[in-house]
Amino acid sequence: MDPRYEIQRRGGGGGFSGGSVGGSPALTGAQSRRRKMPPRPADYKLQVIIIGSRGVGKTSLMERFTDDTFCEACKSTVGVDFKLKTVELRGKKIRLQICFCSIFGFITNTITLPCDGSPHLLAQVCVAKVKDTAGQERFNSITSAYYRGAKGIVLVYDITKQETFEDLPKWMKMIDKYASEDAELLLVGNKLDCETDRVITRQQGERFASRISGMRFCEASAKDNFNVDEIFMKLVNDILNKLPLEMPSRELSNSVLSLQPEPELPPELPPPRARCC
Ligand SMILES: Nc1nc2c(ncn2[C@@H]2O[C@H](COP(=O)(O)OP(=O)(O)OP(=O)(O)O)[C@@H](O)[C@H]2O)c(=O)[nH]1
Repeated sequence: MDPRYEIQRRGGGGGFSGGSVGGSPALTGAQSRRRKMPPRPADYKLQVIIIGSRGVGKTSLMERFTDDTFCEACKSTVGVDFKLKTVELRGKKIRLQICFCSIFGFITNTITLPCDGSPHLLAQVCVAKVKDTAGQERFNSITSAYYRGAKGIVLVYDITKQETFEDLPKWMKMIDKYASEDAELLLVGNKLDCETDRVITRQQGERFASRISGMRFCEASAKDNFNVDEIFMKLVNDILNKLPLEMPSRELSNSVLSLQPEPELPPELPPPRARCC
């Protein structure tokens, strides 16, 4: 189900189902007390994005984490979508908006990304594909909005597919260009359950991550539910470590296309780090 509809339902006034307010039966004392107690609001609302080439398991990792489901033969998604999940960590309630975009994955499989990761060329290809004259502008603004608001970025490759590993520098160029310098980065080698088909060693993944300042690395399996919660909890933990203690909760939009950039972080945070790959 589209999470936006879930939000609307939840926000729709507390769920008097099956009748008008006037026609509702009288509440018992306990029911009345329950309805007067709104859930504790989230202390933090954070955006995390999942990127990587087509078919690496972005959707699967996200669905495993948010719904504990796995689809063996999922259709490839083309577009931007997101899911919401609330987690508790270090006594804080954190509302996570996990976004995934398959436009980029879709394109990397059909063309070679330009060496400077230029979204303009990508946009032209996108425009040519969808025959949409306003497409390039929209594509650029979607691209930057998608990266800009992210406090954490999960970059995924498939340990059984060489080309998804070779695409990593191109994804890093997109991160360098569009993401906040303070975004936490985590490289994930997915499909660990396919050990017999492995073509990328763990050491190769580790080595790639070690060349990027602050990037963490792990291997996971969305299918076997191995390391999936850990990916997101680790990322959230690292993000929390960087946030000022009393940072107020901010409202996230219910629509990915209207994602707003987060305000600049206060100056007492560590200076941006240089990244290279
Ligand atoms: N064996 C195995 N298969 C996986 C795993 N994760 C995903 N898959 C499979 O890989 C295929 C692609 O998974 P998706 O989650 O759709 O990948 P994606 O990166 O979102 O793909 P796009 O939407 O095309 O960009 C699907 O058939 C999944 O069932 C995993 O951990 N192990």
